[in-house]
Amino acid sequence: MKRSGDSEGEKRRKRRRLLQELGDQKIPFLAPSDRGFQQLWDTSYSGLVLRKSCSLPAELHSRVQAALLTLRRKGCLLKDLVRVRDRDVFTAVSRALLGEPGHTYRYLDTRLFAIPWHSEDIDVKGQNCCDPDLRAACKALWELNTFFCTDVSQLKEGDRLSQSAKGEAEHESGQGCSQPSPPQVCSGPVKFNVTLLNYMDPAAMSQLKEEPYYGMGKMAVGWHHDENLITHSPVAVYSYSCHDDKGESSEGSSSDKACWRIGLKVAWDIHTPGLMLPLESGDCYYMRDDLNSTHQHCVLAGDTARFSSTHRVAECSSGTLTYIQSRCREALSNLHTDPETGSHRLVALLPATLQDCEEIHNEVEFEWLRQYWFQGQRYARFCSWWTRPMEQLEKDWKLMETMTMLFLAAVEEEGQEEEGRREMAEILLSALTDRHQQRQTWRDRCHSSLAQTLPPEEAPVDRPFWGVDDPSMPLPFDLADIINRVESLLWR
Ligand SMILES: O=C(O)CCC(=O)C(=O)O
Ligand SMILES: [Fe+2]
Repeated sequence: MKRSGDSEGEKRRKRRRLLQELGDQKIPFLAPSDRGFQQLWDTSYSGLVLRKSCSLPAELHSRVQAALLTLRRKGCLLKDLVRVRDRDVFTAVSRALLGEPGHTYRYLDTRLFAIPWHSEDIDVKGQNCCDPDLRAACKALWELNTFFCTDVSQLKEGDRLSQSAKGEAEHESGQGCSQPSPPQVCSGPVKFNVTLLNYMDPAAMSQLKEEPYYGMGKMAVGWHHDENLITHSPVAVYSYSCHDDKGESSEGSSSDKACWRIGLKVAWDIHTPGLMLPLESGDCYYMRDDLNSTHQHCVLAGDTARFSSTHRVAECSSGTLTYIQSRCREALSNLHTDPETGSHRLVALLPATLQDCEEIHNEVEFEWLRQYWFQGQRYARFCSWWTRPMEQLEKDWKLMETMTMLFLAAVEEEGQEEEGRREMAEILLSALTDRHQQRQTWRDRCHSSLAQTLPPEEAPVDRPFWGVDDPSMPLPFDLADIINRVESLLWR
């Protein structure tokens, strides 16, 4: 599967080398009460911006917070069964993706399908994919998204200093909001297209990992870069610490409760001190410029339950419903259906065309259908937006099974010119081998021991799946025999 940057093996080696160099020592980190905190921020973490709670409109806070509580009450926030270094693990935080209709966000070999923002009024489009409460909640997060788009786009160098930390730096350097602003660093208006929501109640967690390098405390989310973003695009985060879902308020006695913090570090660097930024409920922070790629961040758990809404510019060139639908159209344009008899034939047998079709077949099966069903009924339960499109993609995919069958028949046909046949057989073999392996991987993921622990409505579904003698399917699910047949053609 696709991965960017260093390979896992390289990362492991790098990590081991750094840990060796470090021995038992911890790397220092600075928090706001430490001397030099502001200077460290300005020199080594300048892409980080804190927006204190008071700089957002009060009613936006209350709508967003109500929305997050609604999503929790409805059970929309779920742990993801992701893959880390070829192993299945549940995320410690519960999550949901909201965003532009038809958008998806891929992280840790998992494609999340966005519940649409529902930004328009219900009557306008007659949307009835989910109930009014959920729709209102989605809309509130869309409003927050709009606020962030504007705010991050307008943020100028000058503001950056005045917004950061408690304002000490402001007094020292004499900079305030009225200062003329140097040119904007961020190019063009920012359009966040998804938000990944996170929720965790530390009281419900049996054990959280200790932050290993700096000794920053318990982590809710370990050190990472955010994946699958447009290069150098910003990330905006809203942080809401609340009471747990049993209604035990923490607000009164907040002084003796540990607060939530984020940790930042320069990637692969054990010499620059880390930065720890405490967040009060309603505070927001932005990671701008290349901060996400040059630095890693983690989330350090406080004592109370907490939500965050993390707004991103997801790299969606192959991640939207419109994209995959047009890919399917491209593949299916090579299939001719006789209007009288309903029988099928391939339009062209050009190797490049066949290869495209088989690649699209694998893409729709593994990046869309299996990703979707692996996450069980969780999408359809809250909002039916994806139900129809997924049915249609499955129909298209099934026609592609027919196309593969016709392709196989053409390759096996006697009296073919030898060179042409060989080239076709090689293309088919490589697509089928890939398909066979990926089907196995998804079967394993669906039947893993962790998957078994999920309640039926969240349990992974291995779909599409069909039995050996399903008359409606043109090819078997298990491709081992066919792969052998094509291989033996190549050996002749
Ligand atoms: O909760 C936060 O503040 C950030 C969470 C985060 O890093 C993520 O979801 O990628
Ligand atoms: Fe992150």
